[in-house]
Amino acid sequence: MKALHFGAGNIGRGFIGALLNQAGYEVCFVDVVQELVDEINQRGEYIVEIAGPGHENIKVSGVRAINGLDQDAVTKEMIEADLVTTAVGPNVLKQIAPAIANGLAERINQHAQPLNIIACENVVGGSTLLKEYIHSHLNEADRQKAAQIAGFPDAAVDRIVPLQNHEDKLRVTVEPFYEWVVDQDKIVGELPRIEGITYVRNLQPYIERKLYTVNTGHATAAYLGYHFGYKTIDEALRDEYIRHVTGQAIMETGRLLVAKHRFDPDRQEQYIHQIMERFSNPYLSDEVTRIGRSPIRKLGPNDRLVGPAVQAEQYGIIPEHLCTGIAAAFLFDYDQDAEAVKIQAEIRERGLAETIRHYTNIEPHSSLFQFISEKLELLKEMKSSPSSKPSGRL
Ligand SMILES: NC(=O)C1=CN([C@@H]2O[C@H](COP(=O)(O)OP(=O)(O)OC[C@H]3O[C@@H](n4cnc5c(N)ncnc54)[C@H](O)[C@@H]3O)[C@@H](O)[C@H]2O)C=CC1
Ligand SMILES: O=P(O)(O)OC[C@H]1O[C@](O)(CO)[C@@H](O)[C@@H]1O
Repeated sequence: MKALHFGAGNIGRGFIGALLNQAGYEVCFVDVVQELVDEINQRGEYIVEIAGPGHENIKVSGVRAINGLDQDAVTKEMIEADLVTTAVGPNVLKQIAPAIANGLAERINQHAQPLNIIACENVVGGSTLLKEYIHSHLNEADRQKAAQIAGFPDAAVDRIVPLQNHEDKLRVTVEPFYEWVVDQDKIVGELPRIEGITYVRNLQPYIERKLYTVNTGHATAAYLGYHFGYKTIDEALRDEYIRHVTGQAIMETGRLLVAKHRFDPDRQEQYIHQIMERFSNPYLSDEVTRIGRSPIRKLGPNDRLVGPAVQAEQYGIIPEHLCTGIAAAFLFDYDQDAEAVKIQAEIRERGLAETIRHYTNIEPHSSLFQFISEKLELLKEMKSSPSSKPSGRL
């Protein structure tokens, strides 16, 4: 069994590639960083280090890689693959679509073996999005054939994998926890048997639970952490104020998820506690700038902050702490992040109200907008006058 995985980065090597390898797949990575491709091909193996008290190491072996810019190589692998997965970042799906479409077109014309293509990205409906991009590169006849044999099951993936600083370029440190939930109804052909995948019939509650708890909490802590000068997430969460706002933000999303998807309230609360523990893992050093990366994407109307805040209001839940997180995202002036730079430039040129409206679709004069503006002022004041920042156990 062959798996073709796009993106040999942290999640690619540390989570999806490792699970596929353990499930007996021959894994071929696709990446555009030639040094990474060469290193994988020279060694054919790497270590996944589990960041916990036991420091367990897992060896992933028998892997190889190709460069995504080499269309012939991608096409050859696409023809032979039994499964295709991606972990390249939501914004990169559009870029990998033409190469996948070319390979798929060639495959369809050679044989009719079903193929599942699963995007493992932090976005709702990632595989569906990838399908749209891929289909836009196919002619009508191929599109019809692809509709029969290519499945695009959406997925939710959860494992914290920070930036890696090892001398060994392939070694990857990951948290012990992982969860990979896949929409069973969109699978074509036989269900891929991969230990670690949970198949569900309705993915929406799971992806929202993950994105609106893990990622909402993480983003809130990261933007507040950055604002108050912390480097890593565990440092930020040792600040009582940040811990309080983060915890309350995911209690707000928790109430939304319970009301919307009928999750059991006690289990949701346990889930929240488990996540707060995971964020504070002392064996992981995770920088707030990684977790806050790409703030334009994270401030999107359906993403982890604005998505639940808007929906919470519709369910009669006041998203006060979510608005603090949104406000903090507009203060993320990290000059190494192109999206942060763009937001800050826009605030200077068009003003805050217009910038908030542009990226979040939240209208000025709405109650959410008022909340965000108030929180923004409060955060600025707390920074210029630290004594105004609540401290001690809140
Ligand atoms: N790191 C984490 O803790 C988690 C990340 N995710 C999601 O997984 C995805 C990947 O994230 P990371 O692994 O952290 O990022 P990463 O930056 O470590 O890995 C992305 C990889 O994709 C490669 N890439 C970029 N453009 C490409 C192209 N055109 N063709 C092929 N490869 C290309 C990059 O060279 C890089 O190796 C993102 O959607 C992220 O939101 C989801 C859960 C956890
Ligand atoms: O990968 P993204 O969407 O940029 O966001 C970073 C977030 O994703 C994760 O990497 C995994 O869910 C978290 O560690 C963090 O909340």
